[in-house]
Amino acid sequence: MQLRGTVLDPGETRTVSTRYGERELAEPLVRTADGEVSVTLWGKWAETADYLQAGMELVVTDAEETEWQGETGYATGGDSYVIVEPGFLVNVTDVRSWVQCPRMYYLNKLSGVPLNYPVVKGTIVHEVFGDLLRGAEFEAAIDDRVEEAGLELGLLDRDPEAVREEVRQNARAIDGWLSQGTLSEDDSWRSEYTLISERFGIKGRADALRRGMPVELKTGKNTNREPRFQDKIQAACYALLLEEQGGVGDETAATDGGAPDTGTLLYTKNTALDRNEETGDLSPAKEFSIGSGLLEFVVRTRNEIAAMEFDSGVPTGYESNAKCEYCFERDTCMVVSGRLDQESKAGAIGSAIPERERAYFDRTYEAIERERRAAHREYAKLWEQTPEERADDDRALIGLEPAGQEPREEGRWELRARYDGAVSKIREGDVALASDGDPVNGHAELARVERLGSEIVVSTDEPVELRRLDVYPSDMSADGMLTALHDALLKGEKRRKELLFGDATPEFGTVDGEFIPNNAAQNGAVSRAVAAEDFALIHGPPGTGKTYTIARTIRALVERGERVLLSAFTNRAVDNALEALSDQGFTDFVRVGTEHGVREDMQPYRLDGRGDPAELAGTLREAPVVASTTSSCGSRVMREQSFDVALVDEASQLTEPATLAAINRADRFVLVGDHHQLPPVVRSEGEGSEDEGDGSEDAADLSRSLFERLIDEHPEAGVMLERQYRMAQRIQAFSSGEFYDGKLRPATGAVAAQRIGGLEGVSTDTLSEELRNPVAFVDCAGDEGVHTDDEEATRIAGLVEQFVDAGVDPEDVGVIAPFRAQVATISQRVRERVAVDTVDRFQGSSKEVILVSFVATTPADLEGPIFDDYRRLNVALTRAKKSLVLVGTHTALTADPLYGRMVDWASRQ
Ligand SMILES: Nc1ncnc2c1ncn2[C@@H]1O[C@H](COP(=O)(O)OP(=O)(O)OP(=O)(O)O)[C@@H](O)[C@H]1O
Repeated sequence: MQLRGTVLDPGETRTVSTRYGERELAEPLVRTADGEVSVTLWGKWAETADYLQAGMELVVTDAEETEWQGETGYATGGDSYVIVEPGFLVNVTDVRSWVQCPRMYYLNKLSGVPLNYPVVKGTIVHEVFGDLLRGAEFEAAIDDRVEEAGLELGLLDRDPEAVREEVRQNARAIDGWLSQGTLSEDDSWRSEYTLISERFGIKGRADALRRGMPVELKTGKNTNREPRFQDKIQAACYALLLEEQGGVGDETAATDGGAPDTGTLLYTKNTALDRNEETGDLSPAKEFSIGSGLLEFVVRTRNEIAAMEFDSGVPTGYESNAKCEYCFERDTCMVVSGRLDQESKAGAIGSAIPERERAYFDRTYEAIERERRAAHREYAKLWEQTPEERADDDRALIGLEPAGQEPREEGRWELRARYDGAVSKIREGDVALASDGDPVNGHAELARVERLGSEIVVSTDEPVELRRLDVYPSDMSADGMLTALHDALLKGEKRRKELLFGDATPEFGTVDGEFIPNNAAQNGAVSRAVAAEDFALIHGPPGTGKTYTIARTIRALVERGERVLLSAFTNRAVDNALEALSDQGFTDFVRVGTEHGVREDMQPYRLDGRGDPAELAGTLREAPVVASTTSSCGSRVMREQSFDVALVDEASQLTEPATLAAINRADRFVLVGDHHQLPPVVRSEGEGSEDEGDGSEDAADLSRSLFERLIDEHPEAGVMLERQYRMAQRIQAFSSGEFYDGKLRPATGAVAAQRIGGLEGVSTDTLSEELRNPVAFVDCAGDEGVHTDDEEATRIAGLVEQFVDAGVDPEDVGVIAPFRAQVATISQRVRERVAVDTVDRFQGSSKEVILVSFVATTPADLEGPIFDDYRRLNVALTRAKKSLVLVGTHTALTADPLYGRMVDWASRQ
């Protein structure tokens, strides 16, 4: 049986005499669904007690029931595994580095993967390996993959011909091995296999599977007969994952449901070694047998990591027998220990960063790890929820019918399935998990969603029967945030850190001249940004010309000879700012981003990483303006770049570390945002403690942006844009009064006086009386639905038709609803070209006509996402230019003071 429960008391390891001799045991007390029980962990599993803590989840597989003095207990048996915190998914590569040294695991996590030649070459060789497995031609695969890495090689000043030669040498090992006689027709191969283990809490991507056995590629050399221990561990992890999948649908799998018993390591550098100079075993492929002892060791290692992460602990290196004197990372390790005042086996050098920065580091580190755990809980829902529950939760599109799969030129696959328009969180451009119906135990591949129309179109590395698409909760953002935190605190300049985490105040020089003659606030904002010696903050309420001001600021900076990084939370905002720049006649910029992320009209400016290295590197290094999302700012390529000024749009939607990722790249920065609109999206919101108090405690709360914190701490660095170019006077009045101290005003008389009747081809004659006003409240009794309201949806559809009948183009109409279920209900009732979505999806956009569905029918319903945060309400009410129609239940809404004021305002004629 499988025993699962929460640890109440971890117990202690002790030695007892048994009839088999001396044995170790530990007896933690666990609360299971059936009550408290004692679990005896025997032998090596007893070590678990060394790191077990109360509150942790514990699973014992194949547990045996025991009787001891009349009490029933449980114990590990011969086939048992003990798993600590199974919900925490440990990466296979992390198990590998932990085995090398636990500090190495920590340092890798903290500092990310740098741009260096071995890393880039390793990636190329891996790609070529996959290509060869898929039957590509040897030289063509090498040429293609080296070309693909053009930009990175260029930044490393590498000659592509020399790289090709080196890759060729490595690839020969692969090619030779693949063509060995031992491979028969029966040998089935799979490359790059994504695996998630529910049971063991491990995830990873195997380089390849051959007859269901894991094959790992290493670009280094190894002249011993045996694979390196840490490499074996990696292959053994995959074996464990494969055991759970019972042969991953591979008909020729030799595993028969049990764990694969052989692993292969391919040391590709071995073929390049000179036989006259090297001794030892020069064959690249080394097989080893994977016994149960090794698999258990893997699980115990994984447990150590999960246990340490339980309370965001930091490893010291003493956990293992790491030998610091031979370690390449020793210096880095000692520096980090010194700067963060950490205990480390390697020792420490240098002096610690100031107490305040340390406190910030610790708290933010913990908050990021909380975020990672929240992402893992999302993963767990992949198996905890049934497909139907996931679909109901908007986390999956299920029951899809495959409609074809085709290989694409770039070696990827295009998969298609019929789609009935079901609701989900999945949107075009997202990365999702495509599967044959079972994302955990079946065949799953990471897929980019390319189209969600009457058909779903996704692209993947390998073909899979597209029957289900799941939200894929990436913890990449946690890694990106940690790296940004590391770069800011451990590598950042003293002055910058004093400004962000200390008492320093921002300074400003003087600038002459006028930048924007017709708008004093915008002009003031550009001047402030240009004059900033440290940073400036531009606060832009809805429609106040943020994008316009950003473009003007960038031009002013470039005219002064500054190199500028333009960044934003979303690709859309980055492209909008570039469009504004190009409207202002400036196109000397480079756009960094993926092909799918960058909008069509900005593709010509996109720096594709593929091509001639020197040329690509030159283009990037010399560009006066480089634009990318904040998450791309943490990429290996962007981390190599430096700028005079970083200008970050949508800064109020970014967590502090995500903002750091961009501003770390520059001497000065300008943040643009509005903290009265949507805050950063944080999964772990409200968890953890932020009340340890030394003034910087806010930093641990990721849901508060750096923009907001700085505007509170240094209001003198901020300029608010007060004139809006979007909404009629009546529409903006409520938002201005409630959220902007009445300061928001229409920029011109024409903006203030705009009316729906002023649109070409629109006549208001047929509109009902209330809809002729710029703002209307339509009282609707509503029905009992929790997240839907049929009656309201029907009413809204009727109102939309009135506008369309009056001559309004359906594309000019938008409907905002608080829940996705209501979005779906309304979508089914309104005509196709009307945009219906949640507030979050409407941020940053506007329409001539907006209708808002409130769904609340009783005062108790006022707790939905539109309502629980005034910032969402503000966004919903500020999307309309000429007509805003609020549809809701009067008695419910007026029970709340804020909504009551809103209804009053909307009902006034
Ligand atoms: N100083 C100005 N003079 C004339 N038109 C302006 C000025 N500033 C902004 N506009 C116009 O106002 C409109 C809104 O500006 P912009 O798109 O920059 O707003 P935004 O604040 O970025 O909007 P959002 O709130 O959606 O982010 C645009 O059409 C822009 O051209």
